[in-house]
Amino acid sequence: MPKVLISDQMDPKAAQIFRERGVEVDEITGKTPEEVIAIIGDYDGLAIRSSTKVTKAILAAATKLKVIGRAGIGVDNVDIPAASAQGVVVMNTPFGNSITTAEHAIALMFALARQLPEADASTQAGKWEKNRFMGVELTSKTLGLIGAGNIGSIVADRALGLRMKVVAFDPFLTPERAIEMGVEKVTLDELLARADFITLHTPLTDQTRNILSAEALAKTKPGVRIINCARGGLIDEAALKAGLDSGHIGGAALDVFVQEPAKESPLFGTPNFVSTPHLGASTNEAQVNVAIQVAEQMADYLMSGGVTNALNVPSLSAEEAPKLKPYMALAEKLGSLIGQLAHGGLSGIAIEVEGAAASLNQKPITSAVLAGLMRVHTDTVNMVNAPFLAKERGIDVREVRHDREGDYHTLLRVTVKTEAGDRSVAGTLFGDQAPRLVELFGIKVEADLAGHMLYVVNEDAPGFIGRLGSLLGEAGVNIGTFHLGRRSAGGEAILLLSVDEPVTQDLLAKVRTLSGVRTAMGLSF
Ligand SMILES: NC(=O)c1ccc[n+]([C@@H]2O[C@H](COP(=O)([O-])OP(=O)(O)OC[C@H]3O[C@@H](n4cnc5c(N)ncnc54)[C@H](O)[C@@H]3O)[C@@H](O)[C@H]2O)c1
Ligand SMILES: O=C(O)[C@H](O)COP(=O)(O)O
Repeated sequence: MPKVLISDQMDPKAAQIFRERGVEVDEITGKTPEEVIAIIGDYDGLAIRSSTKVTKAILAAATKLKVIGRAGIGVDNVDIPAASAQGVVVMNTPFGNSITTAEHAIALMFALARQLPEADASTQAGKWEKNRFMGVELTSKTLGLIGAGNIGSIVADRALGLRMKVVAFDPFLTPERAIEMGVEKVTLDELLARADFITLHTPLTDQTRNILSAEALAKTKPGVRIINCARGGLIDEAALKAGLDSGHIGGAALDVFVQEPAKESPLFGTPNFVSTPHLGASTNEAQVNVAIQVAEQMADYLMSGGVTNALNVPSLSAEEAPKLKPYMALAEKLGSLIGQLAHGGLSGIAIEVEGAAASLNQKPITSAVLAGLMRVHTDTVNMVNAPFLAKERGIDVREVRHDREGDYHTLLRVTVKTEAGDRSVAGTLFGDQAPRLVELFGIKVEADLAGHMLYVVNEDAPGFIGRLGSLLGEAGVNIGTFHLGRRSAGGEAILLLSVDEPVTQDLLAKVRTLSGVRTAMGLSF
């Protein structure tokens, strides 16, 4: 039974779903990184929010880990390259808390416009300072959105409902989508110059870090009010403080900070500054959504191989997974076969699908071929890290889908480009389930790739099979299955024999002494 650790506060629905789906679950929250390192080796899955930082050190200790599930959107607390290199799937729940977070941004916008926190504190302190708190209307004001993805779009929709004008800066926003959203697409400088309110809704990346730098803040309209419910690090906090102190910035509301938890900050106590402790996603509705989604996604992956919302591996639905399963087995075997047989530097690989296979999701098939190929050289490879390893090694991966009908109702062909030229193998599924090799380096053959095998290339000549049979018999090697193929009568022939024990170097040396043998190799699957 797979085992999952929930290491951040999560709605109880998550644990309930894991148990219902046959996954054992421990909820151990609030641990230090060292404490997580001490226990993570026991788990197949790790379910987190933003508190657990999944570092290289934690991953190194997570020897059984297959999947990290983020109950939320941002995954900047996960070292995704390290997880990918280790073959761990990283998934998030990209929509479950978007409405809630957009509403928090709108709430903070109102808080700034009407100085609600200060007015509340003053009133409850018995001061009744009616003349101190003069607000601004949102109606007719310009809202500048930095980032117009899921949350940005919802904020835009709500702001338009408040009769604001919305301008958006997002390099990936198409003009069509801007029209659909009812916003004006602008450059960052234009946004800074025009916006009365600015809200941020981008991930923290090398391009977005300090997007509101001291220089950018200097270009804003005097009196601008700024809201950040996305990620700490998007705004230069020292420059924000200076802007608030000088009065150029009329107000700022931060839900997120460079350093979290933010127990102290020069911004605290600054007039017109409002803050919340990373509460963007904290509503009952959003937390139930993300807990259910993350548990279902992780359980799907651990129990049936279905992949949803993964950031480092192609999606594969729970319905697709069983259909693809026999293809993945075939793909891995073909990858492994060509990896064992093809020598010399490998610069490219083409994976072709034909017949029934052409209607399937090809990405997982490609990953399985690459995993089979690279497992010949390293045993830490799996379907998740195989494409990354291939890229790292400069292997050019090409996927080809043929609509044509061939000799087989379904076919996968794998061709590698090596220093010695192109080498190709092809396979099919018998009865839609059983993987079979049907072509090897241009020679038709029909073989089951399983267990230990002896591969021989020889000149097709009478008596060869008998001599090989006798040699194996004398060496005490039991033959399971025997497959033959030849290019032409009297030409090059191949033999693939399954044998009960691994093929030894001693046996290969003997086989190579037989007249007509060009190549003899041991294979294993
Ligand atoms: N405060 C919270 O509790 C909370 C809750 C949920 C999400 N978030 C954060 O909000 C952010 C946005 O979430 P989302 O679901 O809208 O993500 P999303 O991926 O749907 O949208 C992000 C948008 O940012 C845009 N973008 C990327 N680089 C940009 C750049 N250099 N300049 C301008 N725009 C750029 C993208 O094109 C995309 O449209 C995430 O970082 C997420 O972690 C915070
Ligand atoms: O990216 C997110 O989903 C938010 O930052 C929410 O974080 P949380 O789950 O820690 O509240």
